[in-house]
Amino acid sequence: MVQNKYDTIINARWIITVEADNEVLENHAIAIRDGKIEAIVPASQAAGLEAREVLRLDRHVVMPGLINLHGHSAMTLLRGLADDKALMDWLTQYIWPAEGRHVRDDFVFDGACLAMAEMLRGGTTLINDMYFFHGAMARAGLASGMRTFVGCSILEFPTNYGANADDYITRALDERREFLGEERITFTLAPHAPYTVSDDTFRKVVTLAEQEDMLIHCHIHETAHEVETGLKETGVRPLARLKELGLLSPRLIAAHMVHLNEAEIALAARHGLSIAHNPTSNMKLASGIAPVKALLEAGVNVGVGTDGAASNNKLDMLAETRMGALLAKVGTLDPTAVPAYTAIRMATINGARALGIDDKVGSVAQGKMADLIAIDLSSPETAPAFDPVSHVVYAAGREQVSHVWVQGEALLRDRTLTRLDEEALLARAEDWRHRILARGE
Ligand SMILES: CSC[C@H]1O[C@@H](n2cnc3c(O)ncnc32)[C@H](O)[C@@H]1O
Ligand SMILES: [Zn+2]
Repeated sequence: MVQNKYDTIINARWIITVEADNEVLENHAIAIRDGKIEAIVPASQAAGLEAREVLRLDRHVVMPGLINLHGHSAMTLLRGLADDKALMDWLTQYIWPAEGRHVRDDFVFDGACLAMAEMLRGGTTLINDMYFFHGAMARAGLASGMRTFVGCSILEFPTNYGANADDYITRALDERREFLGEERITFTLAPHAPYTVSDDTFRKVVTLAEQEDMLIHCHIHETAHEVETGLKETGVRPLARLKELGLLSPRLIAAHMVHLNEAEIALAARHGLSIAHNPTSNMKLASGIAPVKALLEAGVNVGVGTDGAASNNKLDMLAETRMGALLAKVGTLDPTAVPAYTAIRMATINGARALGIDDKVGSVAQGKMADLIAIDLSSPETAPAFDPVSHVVYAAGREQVSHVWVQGEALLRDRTLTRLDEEALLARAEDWRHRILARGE
């Protein structure tokens, strides 16, 4: 019967649903139609269902796509150019000058496509980004098929993209208009950080976010230096200043939040903001260890991000999830600080909640979008497979991600990208290497 015909049926050895009670289903099938999960049934019942494509993933775990809650995709083209620095030295002496020399429309499109190839190959289905040249970023999202949250940077100082804060805001709204009907593209407002954005601009951002129903994405309390200088210059710590300016709300995704006292953790919980935890970037820039255990215990929604490839230097959400679990343990000397299933929740449903789309993605449930990944656990690195949750967090590598679907569409099939042309991307990256070397790093 036509009605019973699904687009895809995925038979999986295990499904980590990220629904209630740390659920793992064994030998079940997911039936997908029109981009949505229509049914999840025991494999024995799936035998009678018809579909255009039936996949038998007998050695695989299927789970929700990983949600990268904080990144700067185009920075792949600056990967490895400034390592082993602290944040402010890294930004002011190396990255901002390099961005001034190289960042244009084509840089952002090529860098973002490269990032998306890397992220898709590692099981990431959604990127919550912030950078410049938003049209290029959105076009990269459309080309790759990834769900893309395009964060429109706002700073007080001029860059190649904007002249001043008002100019960044105007350009953001103009560029957004063209993509308003695109289901996989969402624009957000991204005031860079408390140390680069004025009170006036923060107030404008809050008003605009409410008017246009947009999320706000901002680097906050990333380093001790930021908190100390903020306190010296304004008389209060940056988070208190942002509270006074009306920024703290469920609309806010605060990236980093490494340096927080108990009162600030309670404040974050009270105002319902979300945090993007970037453990590798925080380690590499020697920023510190975010108090993830305390934040989760206080009820704060914490997701996981990679940050950019110039400070990580990988866009590997499986590695980031593992790092999030490990760093929380060593930071508290408590092995239960972030257990494996909690780490998976952080990298999936918590990211979706931060973005206000947990009714659509972030778990494997009937009626949700089929944003899914499959990880092959049959290789020596993950044998024997007693517990897929343990292996996803502590043992599997991104090279074991075999399939990635966004809205039921396979974007990675048997490790081959379906939309992005890997060879062409590598050729463009090589072009950029030459150009960057010629212009000066
Ligand atoms: C407003 S986003 C673009 C801006 O942010 C810079 N950036 C990248 N990583 C970080 C970070 O960890 N903290 C602060 N700023 C960062 C990026 O280079 C762009 O200039
Ligand atoms: Zn960042």
